[in-house]
Amino acid sequence: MVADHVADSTQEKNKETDVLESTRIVVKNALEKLGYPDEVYELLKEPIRMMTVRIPVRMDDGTTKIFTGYRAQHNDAVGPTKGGVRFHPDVTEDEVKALSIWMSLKAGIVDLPYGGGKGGIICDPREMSFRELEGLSRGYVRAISQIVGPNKDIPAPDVFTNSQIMAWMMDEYSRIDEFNSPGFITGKPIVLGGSHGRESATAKGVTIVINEAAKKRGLDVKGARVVVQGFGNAGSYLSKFLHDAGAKVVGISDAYGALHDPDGLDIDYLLDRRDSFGTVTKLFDNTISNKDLLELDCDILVPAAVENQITEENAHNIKADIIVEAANGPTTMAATKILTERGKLLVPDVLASAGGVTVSYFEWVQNNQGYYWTEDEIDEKLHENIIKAFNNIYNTAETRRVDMRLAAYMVGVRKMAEASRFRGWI
Ligand SMILES: NC(=O)C1=CN([C@@H]2O[C@H](COP(=O)(O)OP(=O)(O)OC[C@H]3O[C@@H](n4cnc5c(N)ncnc54)[C@H](O)[C@@H]3O)[C@@H](O)[C@H]2O)C=CC1
Ligand SMILES: O=C(O)CCC(=O)C(=O)O
Repeated sequence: MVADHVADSTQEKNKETDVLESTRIVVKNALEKLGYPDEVYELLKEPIRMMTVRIPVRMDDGTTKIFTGYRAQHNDAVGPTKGGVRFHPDVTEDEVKALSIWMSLKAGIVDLPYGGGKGGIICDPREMSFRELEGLSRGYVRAISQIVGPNKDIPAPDVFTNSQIMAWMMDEYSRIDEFNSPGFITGKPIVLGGSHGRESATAKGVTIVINEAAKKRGLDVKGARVVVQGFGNAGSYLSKFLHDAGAKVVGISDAYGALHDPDGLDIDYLLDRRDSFGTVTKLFDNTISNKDLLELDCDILVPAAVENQITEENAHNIKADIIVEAANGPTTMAATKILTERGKLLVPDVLASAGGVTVSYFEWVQNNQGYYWTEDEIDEKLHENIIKAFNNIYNTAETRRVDMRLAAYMVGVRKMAEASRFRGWI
């Protein structure tokens, strides 16, 4: 009896953190609210294409290690699929599928001519040399080369990948294609056709969203106490932008722990000391856990690391009034319900983190036209897109009396559903 109960509750736990299953539930709810028939859900609940690849890499010690990678293409009715590639030990097939669905929703929300795609490789780049990482990046591109390309599916950076990895991938694809193909991938170094503003775009988008959310709550960002989980691309730039705007960043974290100072952390010092994987807490003795970080007293909480950080276990203890999801999938469905019932303003990932793919789109457009914009031009276009998307979703949530996540899914799913219908797929 006791054993059964334990097994049941473990299953319940797994169900709560099953990102693919919970994404499907919200997609289904959104389609039902919009009045679409079941066939639309049947089409959109899975990627249209999913490739699993095995990538042999000659390691520095002379052995050959075989890595497993994935590329999911969710829906290409609107246009080519687009989305980042993640290098992380916890990558799974279902996670990559869910991430590709979220990319489709983001493209719909900021009105880009794309569907969603996503890739991942099970590996720990923190344990690999530069040479091994280059071999892995190039091997992945060779393995998926048939299904990607500037007009098919366009990768980009995500967790533990960066502009150097994009450069190797672009170079490998260009060799296969026998053509210089900057539009194959975004998030490249500027000298290889990267865009001004892409590196900080995700954080800039999150900053814009935070400002809009704060206005709705009558909160002045200047002086507001902020906690940011994750100190990589999204989290570190965000901490800097908020710090420069006069907010007090009282907590930050990385995969190994968290730092807390109620008087505000020295963000410039931490930025200077962090490594390329967003690790900084190892330099300190007086760290707290990621769990404690999320429950700190603050006005704004920004999860900017990995999935399933706010669950039904800690949602009751979150003190922040505004929670803005810079990470993909940091809050479970059960926790979303709890936070909404507690009157918190929760801005969902598919809206809050859409700045990255927006500037990736600008990068791709610049590559296609061979003419490049200034950082000010990029910033202006990004501002316009994100503010429009925020207001659209905020108003949808108010008028349809739904939480912002469901409102975002309703806004995000519509374009691909319509495009699939016009194409005669459903
Ligand atoms: N880079 C981009 O343009 C975009 C990133 N995102 C999302 O933002 C989140 C962070 O991505 P990036 O900043 O690009 O990654 P990154 O690799 O630059 O940084 C990741 C950060 O998360 C921390 N981390 C890793 N595993 C962790 C764990 N198990 N617990 C706590 N912290 C952990 C790392 O130590 C690091 O500080 C991800 O969910 C990603 O999908 C969303 C949109 C675009
Ligand atoms: O920049 C892109 O194309 C994709 C960024 C991404 O992977 C994400 O928004 O999760």
